[in-house]
Amino acid sequence: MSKPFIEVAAGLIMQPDGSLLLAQRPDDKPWSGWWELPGGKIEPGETTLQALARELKEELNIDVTAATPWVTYTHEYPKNIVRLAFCRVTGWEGEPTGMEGQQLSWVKLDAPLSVGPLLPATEPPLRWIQLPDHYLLTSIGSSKGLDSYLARLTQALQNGLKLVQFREPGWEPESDHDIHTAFQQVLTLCHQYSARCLINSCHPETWWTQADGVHLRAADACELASAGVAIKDQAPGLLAVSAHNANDLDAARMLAADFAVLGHVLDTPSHPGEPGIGWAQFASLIDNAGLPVFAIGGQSVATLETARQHGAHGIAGIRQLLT
Ligand SMILES: Nc1nc2c([nH]c(=O)n2[C@H]2C[C@H](O)[C@@H](COP(=O)(O)OP(=O)(O)OP(=O)(O)O)O2)c(=O)[nH]1
Repeated sequence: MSKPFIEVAAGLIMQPDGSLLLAQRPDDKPWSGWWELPGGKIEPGETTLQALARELKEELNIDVTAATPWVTYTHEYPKNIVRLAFCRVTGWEGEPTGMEGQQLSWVKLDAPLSVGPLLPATEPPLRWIQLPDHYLLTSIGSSKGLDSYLARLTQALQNGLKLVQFREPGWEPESDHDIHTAFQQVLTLCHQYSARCLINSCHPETWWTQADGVHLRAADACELASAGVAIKDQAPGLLAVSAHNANDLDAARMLAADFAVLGHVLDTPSHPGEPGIGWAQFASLIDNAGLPVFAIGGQSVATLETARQHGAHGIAGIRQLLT
């Protein structure tokens, strides 16, 4: 007999200092005593955000004033399959109160287990939410442009940039030594500002372990996923995947990537004559991605809010994020 399938909305309610609200499951429910994100089952006819607002009123007596969809993630438990629509809650009125007698706790994301065991499906979002919301891809082009690029990158790092991808497929044909030196300089600079630098899979595999993770091109991700390669065990650090369609997102999920980058969403100078997929298509594609997704293509600080309203974790880009 097939297992029951339930759909749940759960909220990541965060304070400005980064602490997150967890609730302990009450005695009368399965998994009682385990900790979870506040929320509950989506009732027929409700949207995710409506269900979330109702559950948070019932469970915590707060009124949600601002929330956006985020990652939807499916987990199979021994007795059922749960599809969790995690949402970010950025505005609410009232003081969260355990209306069902449940314990509440504001936890630091680097030590969520200080309260006790988390439901298995609650662990991944606590890891994902710590990803920065801006992801810069380099486009230096040649050793000639390196010094001025490093100056602009320094400025962006000083302004708070925390995640960079070294990606130079079009590096002018000079010696490999030049491009490797550029990679090392970018990496060192990122580390000076406690930022992470991933390397694109177009660069030699021998460099991958030097970086803070690998960003796979879509074709590479699909090839590794269909070959069943456990790339995450081989390459330490973060694993990211470029995606253009549902198939690429499936590959990212099969490889247990930490995040994907989907686009291009809006028209962009890097794809002249190729219209973007638009926000509606972006939102529909990531609905079952099961991991955080950055929007790419025509993105800037001005599009971050729109990206979030369509379920993006954050924005990725080459030019406009270099500020
Ligand atoms: N709210 C919430 N549920 C989670 C999380 N992680 C996780 O696996 N779940 C699972 C546990 C349950 O199987 C399901 C939530 O169902 P529930 O029984 O708590 O829902 P509910 O509040 O609507 O309860 P009820 O009306 O049926 O009593 O989702 C999480 O972080 N938050």
